[in-house]
Amino acid sequence: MNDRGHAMGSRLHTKVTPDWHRWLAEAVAAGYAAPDLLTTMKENGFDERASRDAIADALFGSPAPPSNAPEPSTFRSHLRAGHVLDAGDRQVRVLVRVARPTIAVLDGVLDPSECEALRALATTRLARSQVVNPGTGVGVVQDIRTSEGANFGRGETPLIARIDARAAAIMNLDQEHGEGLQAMRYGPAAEYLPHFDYFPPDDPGSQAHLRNGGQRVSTLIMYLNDVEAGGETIFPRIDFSYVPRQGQALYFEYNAPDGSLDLLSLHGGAPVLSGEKWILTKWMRERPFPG
Ligand SMILES: O=C(O)CCC(=O)C(=O)O
Ligand SMILES: [Fe+2]
Repeated sequence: MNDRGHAMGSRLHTKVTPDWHRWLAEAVAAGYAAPDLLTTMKENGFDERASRDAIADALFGSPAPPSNAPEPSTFRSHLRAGHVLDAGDRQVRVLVRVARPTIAVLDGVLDPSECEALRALATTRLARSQVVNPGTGVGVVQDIRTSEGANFGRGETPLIARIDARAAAIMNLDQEHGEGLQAMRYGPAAEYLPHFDYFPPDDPGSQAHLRNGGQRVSTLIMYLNDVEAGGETIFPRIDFSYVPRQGQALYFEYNAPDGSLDLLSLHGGAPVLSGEKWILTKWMRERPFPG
């Protein structure tokens, strides 16, 4: 099979065809080891990740039948590779990555003194958090979100400007793609039920947002304190739960590999069981916009 489909300079194959799955199964039965199989697949133009997945399936059984779905589109995550991300004025460590939806847990995003200053700043303008009414696009107070929030214009204070710039560097988009930072405080029992951060494309209320800056593409939730109990950020469809830790951040995106909005990005804030929870959130849009 060494002459199959390896066109120099073209994109690597990310879809392993049924005949290659059969070839892998036979090679495993004949006693070939994983490193040799990987070499052969790479020589034949297969992407490293797709090859490793297919070899694991041949060795240990496939968790799902090989799919006939089309090859992933050219969609690429904005999140950079590597264990350390350049956030402009500091380096941020990646603690955890999840492939689908794209999630990263980041350490060292904010200093304790910055968290304290941001909480103090937000306290001066806390109001009951709103969610966007799907019919009108106007913010309304609703029970799915029982936190209190404070919005900041881009660059509103020197501290806010510094965090705007840091968030944009982490999220790998210009600051002009960013909505103003939003601080939120959850008291005991407060929660944010599971939701999507993107604007539902078919809701009439989304249209004004979509015209101004386009769809949201990514979220950076920065944690301004440790929570005594509860208050995890949860992704129920992938059984993922993040425990708030002061100075850390949770980054995620809402595009599936085929470029569609990813239903697996459903997430929420679990009820605070004890103490308070403070977060600061940055949302990024597809296009630059006035803010
Ligand atoms: O409170 C959390 O952990 C989640 C917040 C959130 O999902 C949001 O603000 O959009
Ligand atoms: Fe959210």
